[in-house]
Amino acid sequence: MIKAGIIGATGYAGGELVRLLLGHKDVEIKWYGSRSYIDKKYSDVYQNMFQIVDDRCMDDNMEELAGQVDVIFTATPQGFCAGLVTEEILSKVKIIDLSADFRIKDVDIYEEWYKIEHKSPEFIGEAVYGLCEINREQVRGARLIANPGCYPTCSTLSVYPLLKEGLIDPNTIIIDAKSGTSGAGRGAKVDNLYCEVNENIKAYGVASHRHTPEIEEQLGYAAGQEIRLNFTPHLVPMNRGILITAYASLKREVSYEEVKAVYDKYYEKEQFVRVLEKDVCPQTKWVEGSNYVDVNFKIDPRTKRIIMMGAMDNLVKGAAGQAVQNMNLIFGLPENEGLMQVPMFP
Ligand SMILES: NC(=O)C1=CN([C@@H]2O[C@H](COP(=O)(O)OP(=O)(O)OC[C@H]3O[C@@H](n4cnc5c(N)ncnc54)[C@H](OP(=O)(O)O)[C@@H]3O)[C@@H](O)[C@H]2O)C=CC1
Ligand SMILES: CC(=O)N[C@@H](CCC(=O)OP(=O)(O)O)C(=O)O
Repeated sequence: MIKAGIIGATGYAGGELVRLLLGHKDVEIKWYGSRSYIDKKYSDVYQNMFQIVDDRCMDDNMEELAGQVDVIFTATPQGFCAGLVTEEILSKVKIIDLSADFRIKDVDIYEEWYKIEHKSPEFIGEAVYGLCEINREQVRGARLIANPGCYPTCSTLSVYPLLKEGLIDPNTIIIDAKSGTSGAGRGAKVDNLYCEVNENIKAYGVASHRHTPEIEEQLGYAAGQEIRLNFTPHLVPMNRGILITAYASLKREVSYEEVKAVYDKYYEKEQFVRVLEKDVCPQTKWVEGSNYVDVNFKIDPRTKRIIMMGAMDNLVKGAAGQAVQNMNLIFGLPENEGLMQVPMFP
């Protein structure tokens, strides 16, 4: 049995990790970490866990936890993991960090976009960006995983094949994204109140969202050159789900069959990336509660552009599901263990 500790188990991403790990046959959750609910029963924080989880919440002492478990998930605010990780901790335990602390390789870019000082830049080089479909081999040997951001996961997987195959002009990419409100976490914020979100849709972080450099870095690796792109997220009145619509100029004329073959080349063998059939546009409902990312594309010969689309559940493939996928790879388990949830509908 793999012993797991979750720091930030009382947040939305941590809560989803609890749900997934309770259904994982090779994992036992040993530590439900919290800052505000120490000693409270976890099922008092989340009543859906009544008679399922009897444990009480513990503190967020990573050093103590490292001696008791095989893997620590940090589903905590930006800066938390980087502030605590040490060589001694990493010599004892694997860390899968759901925050952005180790996602961006250039510490100056991280500090510029996140407006916080990085407390352990010495581990950035070692951390593996845990986008399993692309970095599978590096994930297997990792001690420290930077679990990708929700928007970057959906955006990168949707655009990656066409950049890698040189079919689109890297400097013409525009990504329009929508997210359900759970993406903003459980903390109380006026912007996320029912009356602010219900029957409403709004852009935010325009030309300044912190996921922009993460997406640029990952797509830059695919293109083999630096990329600058526009990324505009929107908050939509639903609980879960991310939908991205990306636009780019084609470098030359292409057929549907040619582009489809490119997507199939990268994803045919990927269990969690579904390339939809011709003219079918991804929908968040089709992936809700599951680890799937649905992708598709449409060529617009009139504008010589291509529209790439992706949908996934921000809390599953965008956070907890991807974290479990990384854990499975690190511990040599089948990659889909504990991740076979069928999408719920309606
Ligand atoms: N929500 C999402 O869709 C996604 C989230 N993530 C990332 O996962 C992480 C958690 O996000 P999310 O679950 O949404 O956030 P929440 O606000 O819902 O949860 C935050 C968690 O961190 C704990 N916490 C808060 N402040 C501190 C602190 N100063 N030190 C230690 N623990 C603290 C909270 O504990 P308590 O409340 O008990 O005090 C809570 O368990 C973030 O880094 C986020 O960027 C990544 C991908 C998607
Ligand atoms: C709707 C909403 O507010 N979404 C969050 C992103 C989700 C998240 O938690 O960010 P990471 O994926 O980097 O961890 C935001 O825009 O900041």
